[in-house]
Amino acid sequence: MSQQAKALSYKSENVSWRDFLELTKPRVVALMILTSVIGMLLAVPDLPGWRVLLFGNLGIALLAGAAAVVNHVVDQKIDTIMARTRKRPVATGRIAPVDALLFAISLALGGMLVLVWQVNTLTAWLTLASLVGYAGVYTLFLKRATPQNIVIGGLAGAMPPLLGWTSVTGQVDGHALLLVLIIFAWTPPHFWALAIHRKEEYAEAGIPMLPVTHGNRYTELHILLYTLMLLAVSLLPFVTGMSGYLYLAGALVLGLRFLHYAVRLLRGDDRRVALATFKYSISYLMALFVVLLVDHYLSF
Ligand code: HEM
Ligand SMILES: CC(C)=CCC/C(C)=C/CC/C(C)=C/COP(=O)(O)OP(=O)(O)O
Repeated sequence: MSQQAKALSYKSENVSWRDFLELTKPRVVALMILTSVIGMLLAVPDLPGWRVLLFGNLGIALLAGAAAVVNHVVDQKIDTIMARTRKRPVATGRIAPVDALLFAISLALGGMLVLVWQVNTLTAWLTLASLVGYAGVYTLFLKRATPQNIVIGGLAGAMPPLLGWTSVTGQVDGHALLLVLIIFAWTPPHFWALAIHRKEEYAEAGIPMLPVTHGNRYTELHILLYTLMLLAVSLLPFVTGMSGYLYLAGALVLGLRFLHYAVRLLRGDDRRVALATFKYSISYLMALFVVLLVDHYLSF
């Protein structure tokens, strides 16, 4: 059977558990869970209880994974066009869309049950809203509608530190919103760097990503502006007294390095620098949250 015919088939074929795991975008969800764990640990002076750490993160991971599975189903057609996504389990037809949807529903139901019964309803509803924001608003609508798709859609992906925080305290806190704001400002440089590297594929798939609609230079300028905003926003935990000097030093070093990438990108318009910037964005976010945590326990 041709790959296109297989992709339209209603039966999963030669499927392994690894394909189902791939549908959940495990590495993306892992970084989200790092931010939600740290949101939980920052919410209280000591340690939160093991129950909330275990069930809060489990529930958030299950719902984020479910959102990612829906993304594979909705994007089945465009995923077959782009080289980066062509081998995905739904795009190749190894997993039939109906099976993927049943998987997504099971994950989402499991996640909601865990959050409602073991954590709190505020966290359950906020996490469900994030799922709808990414799988429904971003994937179904914004992605194909506007080059600002990832700016607006980025809010869903930025929610995990708040979800971690509300899991522990049961209420929305200004400090948790600062962490959301950091990821919100980080998302455009994170994604647009990759979009420059993969511009031709997005153009072929007819997806209006910023480099496709407005060109590389315009995108690079916006990466630089968002990186400057990210640097400013990343200092707010120090400015508001939430974090200390250790965090300030870490945020400055990490942020200035990000800025260096953004300037190099604008100067050189080089695909390899774009890919390096994308990769650095991931290390940046991971390191920034680890520094927040270390500062929380060793603050001076
Ligand atoms: C709307 C918001 C976002 C968009 C459009 C976006 C887009 C992307 C894309 C297209 C990739 C490449 C995936 C691949 O290689 O197949 C990627 C990778 C990645 N993203 Fe994002 N991202 C967003 C938000 C986030 C958030 C909030 C996080 C975590 C907090 C995150 C963490 C990652 C990680 C860890 C990878 C590397 C995955 C891997 O190595 O397989 N992203 N992102
Ligand atoms: C409940 C909760 C916290 C939900 C968050 C959901 C989630 C997994 C967001 C991931 C963000 C992401 C990888 C976007 C890329 O999508 P894309 O379709 O543009 O990229 P692709 O082409 O690689 O699929």
